[in-house]
Amino acid sequence: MTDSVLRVEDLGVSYETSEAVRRLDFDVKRGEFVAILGPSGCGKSSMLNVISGLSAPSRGRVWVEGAELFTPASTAPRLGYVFQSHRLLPWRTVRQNLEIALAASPVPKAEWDSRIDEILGILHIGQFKDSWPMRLSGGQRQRVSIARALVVDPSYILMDEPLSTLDEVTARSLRQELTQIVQRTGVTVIFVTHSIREAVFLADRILILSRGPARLHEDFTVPLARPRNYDDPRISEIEGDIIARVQAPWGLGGQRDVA
Ligand SMILES: Nc1ncnc2c1ncn2[C@@H]1O[C@H](COP(=O)(O)OP(=O)(O)OP(=O)(O)O)[C@@H](O)[C@H]1O
Repeated sequence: MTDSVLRVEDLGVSYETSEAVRRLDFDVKRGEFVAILGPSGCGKSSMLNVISGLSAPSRGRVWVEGAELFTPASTAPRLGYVFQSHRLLPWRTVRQNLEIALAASPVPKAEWDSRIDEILGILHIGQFKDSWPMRLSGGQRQRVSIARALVVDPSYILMDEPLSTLDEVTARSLRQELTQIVQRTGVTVIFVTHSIREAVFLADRILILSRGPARLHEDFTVPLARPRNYDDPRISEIEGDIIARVQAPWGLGGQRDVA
């Protein structure tokens, strides 16, 4: 038994006429922040569908907390999701949106109130507990969506480009906050992004995928201590280094067309 929260072995996803993921092997350790980078259409969503337990792979095996998914005895893993759009129910308050997630989790009802207060406090949105999502700014809604993912005490949180629709000032402050949340809660995060700079700032490790079908091009450990500063010139250096390395495998042809 290792401290792997997620283990993926020889994972492949094929559709009727195409292959989206080919022979992926990786693992994610407890408390790690792992970013996933890959060119558009390479197969990231296909891979996410498998590691979130939503759809079975065409080949290979997946374990969450040591329990294998997609066997007759498997139960759904306890995960948190944060998507590009917040996906909050507009006719439910912030608290009720979190309660819906809790109702689908094994967290005992007696703990709901204290968990909700704690998580909203960590995200600095306690004052919006009884607000309607429509009354919140885009950044505040995305904070609620992060709170909803955290409140169920997940094995890991899957974040699929969660900051890409926010303005840069809001995205910057949320990135900074995300690093603090991770530090305070020790949560494990798998974070899909198209921004190499964002991945370098946030992640302990970056899994760089190839063009489709997605294969693991490189398992890159970010050589920076924490806390990090988004304007640190070393982040630009590492970003430039990664861009240079993915140019050929991503077929960028010298274009800097990734954020
Ligand atoms: N349900 C499906 N049936 C058939 N082909 C599919 C299906 N889902 C995805 N594909 C194909 O698999 C390949 C990978 O798609 P996928 O959505 O996994 O990529 P992605 O990396 O998430 O893309 P993006 O970065 O644009 O979100 C694409 O060629 C896509 O057309």
